[in-house]
Amino acid sequence: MHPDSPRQANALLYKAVPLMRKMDIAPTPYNYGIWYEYVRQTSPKLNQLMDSTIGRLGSLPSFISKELFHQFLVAEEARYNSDHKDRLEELVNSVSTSTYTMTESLQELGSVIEKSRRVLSRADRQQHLEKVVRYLDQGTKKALEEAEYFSTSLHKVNEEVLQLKAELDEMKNNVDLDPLTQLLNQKGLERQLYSLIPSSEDDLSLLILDIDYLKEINHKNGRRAGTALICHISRILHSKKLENATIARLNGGTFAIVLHEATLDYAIEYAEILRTHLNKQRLKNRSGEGIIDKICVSVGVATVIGQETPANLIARASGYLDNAKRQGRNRTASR
Ligand SMILES: Nc1nc2c(ncn2[C@@H]2O[C@H](COP(=O)(O)OP(=O)(O)OP(=O)(O)O)[C@@H](O)[C@H]2O)c(=O)[nH]1
Repeated sequence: MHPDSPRQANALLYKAVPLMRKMDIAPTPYNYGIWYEYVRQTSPKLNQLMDSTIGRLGSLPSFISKELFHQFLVAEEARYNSDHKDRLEELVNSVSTSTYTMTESLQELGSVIEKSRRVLSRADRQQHLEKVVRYLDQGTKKALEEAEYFSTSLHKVNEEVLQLKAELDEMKNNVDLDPLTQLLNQKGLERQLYSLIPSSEDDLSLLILDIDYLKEINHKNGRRAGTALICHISRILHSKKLENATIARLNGGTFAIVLHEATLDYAIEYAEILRTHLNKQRLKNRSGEGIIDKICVSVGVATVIGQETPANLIARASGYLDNAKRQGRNRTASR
């Protein structure tokens, strides 16, 4: 949905609301959204579907407007979240209902206790005591049943909440991952840097490493070979990974490595170890023939300065990488 100016939005609502009234459409957010789009006439398909439904059924039932709302007005990513939101709302409603029932049952038990106290205060016969025992027996049994029911439903809600949490965590992880290498992507890297920079004391270093002449490699050996090279390098970087280091693939043949507690000198030394190790590696095809006999990469290294932003740190390391490329490639630069 594109934002309209307040004046345009008002004008559209003036058109939409009388139509909704005429057709006895409930004033829900889904209905407002759908009818707003209807009078806005930006999606002929939506108008056609609404017209044909009204033609057949005489109105637009809520469950259909909800479906149309998701189909036409909500982006796929947002829809995913709204599904989770719907489930959470259901859970909250269910907890609220059982809490209400439990509260009522505790109040009933409270009045049973009150009644028992009153009878006991003037009890002078066996009969009175038996009466109190009966009250307490019935009252506590009922409260116990309700408590058991409450506890079971709370367990169910808790299971559902854990399931939702796992789904949300997985979604978040997938958003941060590069599908080709399963390393972090640029967004994941930035997220990591945001959490690490505040606690680093000028000893967080970033390496940006880029395959040299990947375009030419693609051209000469086919794009598949180029992609196999990207995957091969990602495995090598993983096998040479330092403890606590984070590896990401930013795009094409560009990787990033975050080194914790690494001074600039240490990070440069590590970059050179990686680069010379890669120089000794080959890429072979399935039948064992060499496609690339020497893997060459250029590396830019930067160490965080003060409370530098992640974007700034990445930009500095990328600038040094450009210097390494300009100086002839297959080298490391840190200035
Ligand atoms: N095989 C393959 N190629 C990719 C992939 N993603 C991007 N590329 C290509 O990788 C190439 C990267 O080229 P550049 O980084 O601009 O330049 P380069 O040829 O590597 O040269 P230098 O970096 O200057 O040494 C582009 O042609 C992209 O189309 C991928 O997943 N697989």
